Amino acid sequence: MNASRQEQEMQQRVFADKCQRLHTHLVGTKSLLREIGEYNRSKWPVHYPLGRIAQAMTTSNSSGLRRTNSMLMSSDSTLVGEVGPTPMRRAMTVEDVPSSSSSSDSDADAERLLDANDLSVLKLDLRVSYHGDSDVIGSLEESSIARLFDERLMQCEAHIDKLIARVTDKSSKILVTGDLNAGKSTLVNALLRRDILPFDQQPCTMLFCEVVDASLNGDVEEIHGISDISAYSQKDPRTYTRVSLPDLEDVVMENSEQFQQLKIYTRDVRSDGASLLHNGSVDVALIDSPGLNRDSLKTTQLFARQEEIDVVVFVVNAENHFTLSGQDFLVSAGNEKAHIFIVVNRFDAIRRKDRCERMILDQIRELSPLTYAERSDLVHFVSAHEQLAAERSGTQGAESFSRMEKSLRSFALEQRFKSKLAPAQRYAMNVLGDVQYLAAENVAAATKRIQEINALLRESMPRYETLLHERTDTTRQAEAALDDGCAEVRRHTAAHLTNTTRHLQDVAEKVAYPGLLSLWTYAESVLLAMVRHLEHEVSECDRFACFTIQHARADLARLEDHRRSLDDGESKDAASSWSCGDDDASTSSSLTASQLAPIGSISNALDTVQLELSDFVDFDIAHNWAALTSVSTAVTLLASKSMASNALTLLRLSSTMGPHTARRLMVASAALIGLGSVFYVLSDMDATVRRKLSARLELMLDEEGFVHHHAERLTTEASRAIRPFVWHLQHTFQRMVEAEEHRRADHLRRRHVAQDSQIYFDELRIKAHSLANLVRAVGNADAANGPF
Ligand SMILES: Nc1nc2c(ncn2[C@@H]2O[C@H](COP(=O)(O)OP(=O)(O)OP(=O)(O)O)[C@@H](O)[C@H]2O)c(=O)[nH]1
Repeated sequence: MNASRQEQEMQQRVFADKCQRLHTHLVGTKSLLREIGEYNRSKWPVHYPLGRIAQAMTTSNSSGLRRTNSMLMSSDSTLVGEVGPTPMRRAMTVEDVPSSSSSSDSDADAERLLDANDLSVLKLDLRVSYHGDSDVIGSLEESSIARLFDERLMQCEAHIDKLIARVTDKSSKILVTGDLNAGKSTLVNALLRRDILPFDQQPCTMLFCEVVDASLNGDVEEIHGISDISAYSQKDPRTYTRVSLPDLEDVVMENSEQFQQLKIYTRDVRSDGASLLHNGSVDVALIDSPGLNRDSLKTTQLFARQEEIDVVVFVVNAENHFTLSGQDFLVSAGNEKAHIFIVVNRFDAIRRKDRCERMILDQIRELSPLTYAERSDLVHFVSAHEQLAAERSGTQGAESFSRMEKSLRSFALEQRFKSKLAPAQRYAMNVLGDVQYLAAENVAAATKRIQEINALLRESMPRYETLLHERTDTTRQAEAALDDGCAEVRRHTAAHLTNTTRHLQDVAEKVAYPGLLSLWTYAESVLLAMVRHLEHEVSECDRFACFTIQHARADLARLEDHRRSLDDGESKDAASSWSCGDDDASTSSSLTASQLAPIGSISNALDTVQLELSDFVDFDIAHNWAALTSVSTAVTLLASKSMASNALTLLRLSSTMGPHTARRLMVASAALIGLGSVFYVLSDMDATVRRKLSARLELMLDEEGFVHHHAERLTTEASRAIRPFVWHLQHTFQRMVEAEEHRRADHLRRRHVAQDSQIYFDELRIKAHSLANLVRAVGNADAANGPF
């Protein structure tokens, strides 16, 4: 007895140590998930292998196979068929998919390291996004996947929280379920050695009845009818309705008050060593459930899946074997709990017991291979009815029942790890296995992305260098076209107008002289002709400027064409906006001086020029002297020809005539010369007007800087007309370069993120691997102390 006690204490210590270690590793696993979630949200949307899921769905649809409610359910054989050999081992959970069907994935995506179907816990349920078109999944955005993945991580964290609570929890729950009328209530009563739960030949249990030791209720035997189990507190009477023992049968059979569950606090007078409810180490709860049928199957499956359920006792009616509902339940519960404790009841009613035993075991082998593997401990053929009858009569019960009871105690108590810690360990292993899978996938994805980006950067480098070079070269050429054009306009205008002002008199000479009497009109015509000529010549300069502008624009258009040939479509807007300018350039053949800024008055001074008297009188001494010289010469010549001899004669005569006569002769000669001069001046009046007016205009234009003004005006106009094209060209080139630089910067940023992620996921894989080893070691250490 002492040895057994010591052994029990030893087991308790080992179990406590395991709980502690598993607790630590679960906390570690949870913080790893949190870290991944953070990384997924802020740095790198976790790459999730989608290709095969879409493929599987397409196959599923085309073959007409029905999918189960969840991709995580094991019965999804369509997905299973797609699962190839998995490179990493992992434990099984409810979310595992047994690969029972043949693999035909020879055409598997060679690029994929992994398959989403290889994931268990972190597998995403993408059916919500699936509408019969596999492309929908293919086109799921990275961000949507990341969000779904984030949600999944949070669900896992919440689940781990429950597992942590479970690992530290000292209670253990045993769910008794099975087909209708299999004898579940009778079995619970037999285990308690009391007729507490009602039993009947007809289906009678309508709700879950949890039987616990009265010590948990202040040692008071009570029945609580609970309407909302999540709000239930045994200390708060508002959360339950007390049910009296005599009413229990009605409540269980009718459940007219629609309780969710009954909690039955009962006293087990047996010793710790014999009692299942109070056994010295854990508080056990036995839960009787409604018989399985199509209506209750789902509820019971959900109930059994609760983390608090450590053991599922499946009661089979030896007379009926497994019903379809029972088979369904066993498969799904087997995936959750791995091992199911099976009690084949009503064995007393079987005549050919061997045959029945063989047939039922064959079925178990199919339905729950793990349970079958440990059938000597986990499968029992009993008669609960006989056990109760023996109890009532005070006789010894059947050996088979006490063996079953011992195994159940062993399963629930001595091997608590298997029923209580193993699911948590298995879940953590699966999570960590999935993390390793996804980490490897993401390392591969990051590596691939780095390679792709490197290739892109390499490919785009020559283009970038060309752009830089072309931008400098083209900008220089465009500036040169502008400068040359402006310089040409300035040079031409200055030279042309200077020449024009110097030769205004030539223009005047073309005006017909109507005679002395119309001298004033003549002067006006001369002035007008010169002004018109000036206007004409200014317009000529304008036309030349237009021509030069066209020429420069044509040069720039050629440069723009060249730029567009380098454009890969990123700056089409820019191109289209140039095309407007280009249209201008193309229609520039029709560019006229009127398209330049209006000339206005060609000269301020010309607007106000008036004829003056001085325009008709030449006070120019030099010029007059020359004229007089010419007149005197003419007179001299005249004298020399007609009167020279007479003059000499006069001189000679004066000596003979006397001085008075000679003086009169001299006066006459002078008068003759004066008359000649006046005649000459009057006859040269038109030339005087032309000369005077042209000189005055030239002086006036010089003073007001006529030539400089127009040279500057047209240079400015030319610059104004050409520069926008230069700017446009520079701007579009700049945008092209910036777009390229932006692309390159984006590539570099993405590469940096990918490099960081590559390191992060590689480290994560190692971290998850070591943590998985530690979690596994929790079970391994037990191997020295127990069968697990
Ligand atoms: N012969 C025989 N009859 C049994 C045995 N166990 C239970 N019964 C009878 O089978 C009938 C059903 O028993 P219950 O315990 O009510 O069965 P149950 O599975 O709880 O029924 P539901 O909860 O309604 O599904 C009752 O009449 C029991 O007396 C057994 O071991 N042998």
